[in-house]
Amino acid sequence: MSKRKQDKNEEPPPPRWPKHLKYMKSSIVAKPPYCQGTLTLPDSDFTLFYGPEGHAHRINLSTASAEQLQHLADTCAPATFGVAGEDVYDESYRKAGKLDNKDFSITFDGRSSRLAEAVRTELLLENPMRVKSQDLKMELYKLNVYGKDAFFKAHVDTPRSELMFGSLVIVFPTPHEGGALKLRAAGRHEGETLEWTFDSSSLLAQQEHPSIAYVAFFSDVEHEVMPVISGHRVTITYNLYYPTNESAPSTELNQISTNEQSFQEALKAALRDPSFLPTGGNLMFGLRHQYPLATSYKSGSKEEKEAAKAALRALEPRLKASDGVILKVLRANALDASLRILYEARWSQWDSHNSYVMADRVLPLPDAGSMVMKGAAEYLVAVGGELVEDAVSLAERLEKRTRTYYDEWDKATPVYWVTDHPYLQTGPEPFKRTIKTYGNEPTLDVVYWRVWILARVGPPGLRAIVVA
Ligand SMILES: O=C(O)CCC(=O)C(=O)O
Ligand SMILES: [Fe+2]
Repeated sequence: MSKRKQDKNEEPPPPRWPKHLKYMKSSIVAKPPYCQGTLTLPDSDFTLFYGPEGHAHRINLSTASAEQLQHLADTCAPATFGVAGEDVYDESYRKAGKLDNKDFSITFDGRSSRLAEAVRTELLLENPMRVKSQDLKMELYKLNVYGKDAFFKAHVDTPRSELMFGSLVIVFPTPHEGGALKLRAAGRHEGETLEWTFDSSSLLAQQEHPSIAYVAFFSDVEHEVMPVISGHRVTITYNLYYPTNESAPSTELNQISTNEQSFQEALKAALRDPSFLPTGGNLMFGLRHQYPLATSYKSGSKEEKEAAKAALRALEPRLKASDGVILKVLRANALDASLRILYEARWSQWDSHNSYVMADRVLPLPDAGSMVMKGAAEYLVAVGGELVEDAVSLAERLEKRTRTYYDEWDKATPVYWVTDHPYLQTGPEPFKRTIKTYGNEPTLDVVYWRVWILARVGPPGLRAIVVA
């Protein structure tokens, strides 16, 4: 402790990055955000019908000749993709053919197979909402043909509703080389990217009996189809949705994720330690996945405000993978934990300080054409946001302060960033990505948002803050 602080008889500032926060962070291990495999099918599951009325064609996707596949490719329309709500055709971004689900019919049915069970156990095991595989909604979306040199550059899949969580791609055993699917997610360390590969052509080449290869992933995860080198890569895609209601509990099986156990231990150890947040504090957990929510609200009415709050709360049972575990464990320890959206904003255009405004809902934003006489941060606070600031740097700054006037951001609510500290991200990129609008088709209503969990922790003895 410095001499000056002792003289002033102040409490020492909390240590930079207290060790409990570090343990908590490292106790949550993100599993790969996808699952993959192959499935052997009877010959009768490979029949595809396609083409215009009166001229429909029928082919078997496990035995089709190169000529038949070329005919299928020629029947497809060029595949478009969505950019900021517009449907765009751009061969430098996506080169592939597509048939909408009304233009083809296939005897294979992804819903009646064991794939739903694979999706449930691999992707939804940590989900707070109980979902039985038979209650999952799998919606056949499209057929795609990737011929030679076809590809689809890095993108995330357009959320079709707030209930959509993933995408399932089936690759048929038509001869092709290349066309592997790459999936990418941010790693634990600054600037680190994790990458996984679903190499369907080599998986299918290893099969003795007619099979499909499948991959299912959370649709907010970035993915890219690498160029096809030869042949035709034929796929169908399903959109995966949660059911609207929780499934009835299973009496036999209660699976506990390994993350739940380790995060529970790290959190309990922190809460038991009287030196951890001796006067209480706010913990912020940046979530790994992004979640579909409405873009913004317009009128600012009371009803709209309640609807926006309810929409964010409705995400709670749908938090993906380890995100769900964090909320579950915080609440199991009786902490007041709830979801937050975070906005990055400045007080004025001359300001070099980035402020963060937290909200319990998507805030109403002004129309592009309307004039706002406030700075962005002030506006967000006026419409219901709460200014937040890293607890450690706020304490340090206030301590060093010699002048008597305070900047606006000195009045911020102090928070400890446990995972995903917004300042530690590389540059403005993560916040540019708050709203991701490009995907495989445009939608204007629902976009991906980054979401945080705010947990209010009381002082030792009163850790659980009871909220009315
Ligand atoms: O074909 C694949 O493996 C993925 C296709 C895809 O990402 C899409 O259609 O959005
Ligand atoms: Fe995609």
